[in-house]
Amino acid sequence: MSPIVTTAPVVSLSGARLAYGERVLWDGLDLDVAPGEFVAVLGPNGSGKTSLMRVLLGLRALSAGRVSVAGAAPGRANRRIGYIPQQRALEPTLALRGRDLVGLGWDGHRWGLGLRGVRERGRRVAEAVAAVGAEGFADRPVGLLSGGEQQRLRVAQALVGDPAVLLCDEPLLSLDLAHQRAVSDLIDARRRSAGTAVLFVTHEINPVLHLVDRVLYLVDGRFRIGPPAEVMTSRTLTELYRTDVEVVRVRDQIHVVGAHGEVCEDSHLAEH
Ligand SMILES: Nc1ncnc2c1ncn2[C@@H]1O[C@H](COP(=O)(O)OP(=O)(O)OP(=O)(O)O)[C@@H](O)[C@H]1O
Repeated sequence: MSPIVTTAPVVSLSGARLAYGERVLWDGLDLDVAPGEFVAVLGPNGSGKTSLMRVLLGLRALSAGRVSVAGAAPGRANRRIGYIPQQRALEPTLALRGRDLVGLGWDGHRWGLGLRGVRERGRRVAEAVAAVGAEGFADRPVGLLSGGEQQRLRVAQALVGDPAVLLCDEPLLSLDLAHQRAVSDLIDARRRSAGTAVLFVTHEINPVLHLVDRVLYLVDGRFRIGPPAEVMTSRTLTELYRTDVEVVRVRDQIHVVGAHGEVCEDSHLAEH
């Protein structure tokens, strides 16, 4: 069920346009994300999903329009943002323990130095490590951990500072099914208990479909925003992709069938 919008949006885009030279990724994008809302960002490769995350992080300026995060310009809001980047393996030689990686998400947040601050930091980091079930490997060098173990620590790092908004760029990649479930449950619990808004870039909507309030679906400069039942339909995706697309619902899963009859593994068209 969608949360009722009674408070100011955590993320607000209005008339937003992003272009690289002649190439317009999106234009006229209006999106207000409420506290606790879960927005899935879908679309084929190169449609501008990661670029949207970069705008919200203040790493990229809009070509036109306005954006605010937690009531501030993106760069100023960084302490209110938790970010789980697209998975990249960490250097095997990186001399950083898992626990230290999580601690980086807390540093600069509050309390400063002093015994009280150090204790508070240690407590928060331990809580975040436990929340992702990483106690067993949090004291090992991160570079030697598996991709899934590193990813769980990144989730802990993103959550340790109690962010107002969580930006996730394909956070479930490289996780096995049990840990996909554990990580999505954790994100869900956080938005329910703390009102953290979630923007979740994914190629595969099914693992999070039960959490999704709205979908932002980007295709080749066009986009649609709405609940999954409105956006994930044959009609809407055919309009967006400008080619025949059929959306097939199997039990509680959504599959997208492309113009040539192929059923894509994930919920967007791999080729169109
Ligand atoms: N700094 C840049 N200058 C020019 N073009 C760029 C720049 N950054 C990204 N692009 C282009 O913008 C497009 C969108 O990239 P983006 O990474 O946002 O896509 P995406 O939807 O996240 O794709 P994927 O699903 O493959 O991760 C791509 O074609 C990319 O090559």
